[in-house]
Amino acid sequence: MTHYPINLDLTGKKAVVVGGGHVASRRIAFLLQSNACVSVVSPDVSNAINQFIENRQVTWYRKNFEPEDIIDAFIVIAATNDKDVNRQIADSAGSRQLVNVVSQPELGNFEVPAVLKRGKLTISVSTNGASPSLAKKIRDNLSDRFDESYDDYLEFLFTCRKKIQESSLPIEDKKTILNKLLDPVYQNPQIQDEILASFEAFIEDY
Ligand SMILES: C[C@@]1(CC(=O)O)C2=NC(=C\c3[nH]c(c(CCC(=O)O)c3CC(=O)O)Cc3[nH]c(c(CC(=O)O)c3CCC(=O)O)/C=C3\N/C(=C\2)[C@@H](CCC(=O)O)[C@]3(C)CC(=O)O)/[C@H]1CCC(=O)O
Ligand SMILES: NC(=O)c1ccc[n+]([C@@H]2O[C@H](COP(=O)([O-])OP(=O)(O)OC[C@H]3O[C@@H](n4cnc5c(N)ncnc54)[C@H](O)[C@@H]3O)[C@@H](O)[C@H]2O)c1
Repeated sequence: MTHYPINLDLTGKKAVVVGGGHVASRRIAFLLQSNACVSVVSPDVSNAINQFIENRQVTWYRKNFEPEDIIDAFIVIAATNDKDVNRQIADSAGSRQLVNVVSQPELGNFEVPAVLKRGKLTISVSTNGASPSLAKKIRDNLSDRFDESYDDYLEFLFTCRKKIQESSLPIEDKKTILNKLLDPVYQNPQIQDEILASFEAFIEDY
C-alpha cells in the first residue's frame, strides 16, 4: 500500500485531539500552526498543551473520550495511550472524517510525516510507518541544508513569480526567468532587495 501525499488547508476547520500527552502535544502544535480550531479531550494535559489552553488557543474537555466528542470534527487525532480507546475513536468516526491513530495507524485514514517548515517551504518526510525515526533523522539532516534564510527566499520567489506572471512576456521567457531565480546567487538578501527595487530592469535583461 502507498499513501497519497497532500497539503491540507485546515483554516477554521474543527480538529479534535483525544489524549493530552507527548504525541498529542506535537499534533496540537502543528494543527494550531495550520490555523485549525483545536479541542482536546483528555482527563489530563501536558504542560505544553496547558499553555495553549491558558492562551485560549485550545478548548479543553477534561474527560475521558465519548463518541459524541468527535461528531462534528473535520479531523480527529486518536492519541491516547490506550489502544482500545484509540480503536473506539476510529470506530466512532464517520467515513468522511480524517482520522489519525497514533498507536495503530492502519485504523485511521492518514499518517503524519516528519515536517520541516521554512516559511512557504514545506518538506515532508514519510517512511509509510517503516521507520518514523528515519523520517525524523532525514528531516533533521535537511534542516541545515535548508536553513532559515529560505523563509525570505521563498517570499522573494513568490513576489517575483506574481510579477512575472502578470507581465506580458512570452511563456518561454517567463519559465526562463523563473528558473534563473533558482540560482543560489539569488538567495543573497541584498541581491533580492536590489532586484525587487528595479524589477522591470531585471526582467528586461533576459
Ligand atoms: C515522523 C513522526 C511525525 C509525528 O508524529 O509528529 C511520526 N513519528 C515520529 C516519531 C516516533 N514515533 C515513534 C518513535 C519511537 C521509535 C519507534 O518506535 O520507531 C518515534 C521517534 C521519536 O520520538 O524520536 C513510535 C511510533 N510511531 C508510530 C507507532 C505505531 C506503529 O508503528 O504502529 C509507534 C510505536 C508506538 C508504541 O510503541 O506503541 C506510528 C507512526 N508515527 C508516525 C510519525 C507515522 C509514520 C511516519 C513515517 O513512518 O514516516 C505513524 C505510522 C502514524 C502517525 O503517527 O501518524 C515523528 C517524528 C517527527 C518529529 O519529531 O518531529
Ligand atoms: N505516532 C507516534 O509518533 C508515536 C510516538 C510515540 C508513541 N506513540 C503511541 O502513542 C501513544 C500515546 O503516546 P504519548 O507519549 O502521547 O502518551 P502519554 O502517556 O504521554 O499520553 C496519553 C494521554 O492519553 C490520555 N488518555 C488516556 N485514556 C484516555 C481516554 N479514555 N480519553 C481521553 N484521553 C485519554 C491520558 O490522560 C494522556 O493524557 C503511545 O501509547 C504509543 O502507542 C506514537
